[in-house]
Amino acid sequence: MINLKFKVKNLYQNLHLKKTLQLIWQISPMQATVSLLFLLLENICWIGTMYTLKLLIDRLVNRPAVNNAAGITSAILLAGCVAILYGCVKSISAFLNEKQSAAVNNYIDKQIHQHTISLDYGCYEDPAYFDVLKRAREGGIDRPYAVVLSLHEIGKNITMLGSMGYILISIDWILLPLLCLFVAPLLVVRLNFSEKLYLWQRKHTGMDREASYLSTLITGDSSAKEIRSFSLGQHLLNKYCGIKGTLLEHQVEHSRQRTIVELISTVVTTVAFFAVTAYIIFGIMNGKTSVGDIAVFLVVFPQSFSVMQGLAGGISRLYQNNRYLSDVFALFDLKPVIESSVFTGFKEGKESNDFVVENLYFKYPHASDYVLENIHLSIPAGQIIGLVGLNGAGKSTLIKLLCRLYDPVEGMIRIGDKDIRELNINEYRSKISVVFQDFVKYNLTANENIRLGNIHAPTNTAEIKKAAEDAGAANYINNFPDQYDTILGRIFENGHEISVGQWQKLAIARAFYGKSQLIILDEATSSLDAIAEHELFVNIKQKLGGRSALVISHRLSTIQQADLIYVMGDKKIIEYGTHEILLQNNGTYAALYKS
Ligand SMILES: Nc1ncnc2c1ncn2[C@@H]1O[C@H](COP(=O)(O)OP(=O)(O)OP(=O)(O)O)[C@@H](O)[C@H]1O
Repeated sequence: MINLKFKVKNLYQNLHLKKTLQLIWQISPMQATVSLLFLLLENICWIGTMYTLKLLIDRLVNRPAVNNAAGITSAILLAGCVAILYGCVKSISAFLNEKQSAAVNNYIDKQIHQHTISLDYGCYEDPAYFDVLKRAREGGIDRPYAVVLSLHEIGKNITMLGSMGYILISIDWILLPLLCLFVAPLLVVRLNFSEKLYLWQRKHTGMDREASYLSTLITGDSSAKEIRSFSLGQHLLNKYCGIKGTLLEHQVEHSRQRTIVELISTVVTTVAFFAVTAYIIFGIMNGKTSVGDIAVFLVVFPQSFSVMQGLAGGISRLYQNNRYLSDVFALFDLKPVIESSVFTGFKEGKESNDFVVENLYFKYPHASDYVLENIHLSIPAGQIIGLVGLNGAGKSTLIKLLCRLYDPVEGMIRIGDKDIRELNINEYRSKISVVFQDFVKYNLTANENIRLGNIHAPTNTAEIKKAAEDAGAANYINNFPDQYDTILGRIFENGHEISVGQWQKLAIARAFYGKSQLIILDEATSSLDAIAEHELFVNIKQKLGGRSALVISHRLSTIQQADLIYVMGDKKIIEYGTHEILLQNNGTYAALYKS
């Protein structure tokens, strides 16, 4: 009983019925209303078929057919018509359910994608987020509408039980409460195991993700080369099978336990059922119950027993679907920390376009140590600034802060006098174009690959071609039969794969295209050959067209012509100056240059 109480409490706490129904209503009030009306109509028709059948039997019992042919014919016709109506309504209702279910699933899928876009980049460096996302994506498939179907199933079973209950009570009032009592253990068992299965799956999301990751490695195109070169296939497959095997073992154990408990409760329930049957038969022997009653009892009681079981199944499915749906709501409850300010009044030209980093400290969420300390750096408008330093010094982290993927723990980044946190985040981000170390190779046309650099403006083919020229990508694009309309990469049919350096040129073209004020190149020329790199930096100021640039590179030849070079040591800026001054200083920069 304590356990049951606990489950009932849990059942209530874990239900998100209101939220789910609101969501379904919100998607299409019209569709929801029509579906609901048909569900109701289906139930009414079902009752109608039962009633017309009863009417027919009553006419048969009360007056033999020979004396009442017209009455019986009309009863048969009525029963037939209602049965046809019931069949039609049922089919239309199933179609509407399917239609609405598809619409709901589509909507949830879109919402999940929409919501993930709105979340901070920081989420993508947190494994817990990937667990939430995986569960939400799984919970979003079929679950929302399954809740509605479970409600329908429950409603229908209650209606049926209502009609059967009336007959049972007329035989003996104790039958209905007894029936509820028999099914209660089954319901508790099912709810209990639904919860256990859900918690088990939740606990193993990490393992599941690891298996998916290994599967992607084994079957994916980006890892195919290395896996073959190092003969890693079997090793990864063993790891994959190990995890899958453990998951399967746990799953089978869960099914085994559930089957045992379900078996016991079925035996107990069936024994109880026969005990009641015996009670009724003894009633006949004692003259308390009529033979008619036992006949009705033997027909209705087993049927109502299976309806009760259906009800228990419906309730446990409702609970289970709701439980999985809670993961979708858990994702929707995640909110971005880097809020977009309402301030959109930044006027270009009226204020300084210098980017200034001031007294900045930063540590990653959940990390205890700072990775950036006391950073001061200035990127005056129109100038090229170099940033160099050893691996792990914090250069890419500083770029993430400049792109406002994170906010500083202390200090600030400002444009002119304005702290960037006061600016609308999208407006601010449009001022920066960046080529990350791990830039994206979009398997789209060459044209689109560049256009993505300024997707909100109308396409300007001349500027796309100019950006490609400036980045050194135009030559190879012009050699393709479809030129800028050529699909790049090997994922899609007719795609042309290009070299890593050529992908990098395309990413630079993407950064050049558009109207940003600052272009950030984080190791953006690492795969370019020496000639291509030289050509890129010849007349770079002209190519930038008055924009500023922050260039990070381990190749100091790239950095030399920067107006100012900052050198990062462990977490800090340790020196800055022009190439010549830094060489004269004979510090870290000089050591890096000479090495
Ligand atoms: N998401 C993260 N969470 C916690 N620590 C991180 C994260 N990303 C980077 N770090 C840590 O921050 C420090 C700086 O890393 P960062 O990538 O900024 O260095 P870098 O100067 O760009 O190095 P490289 O020249 O190798 O690209 C490193 O110690 C790294 O371990």
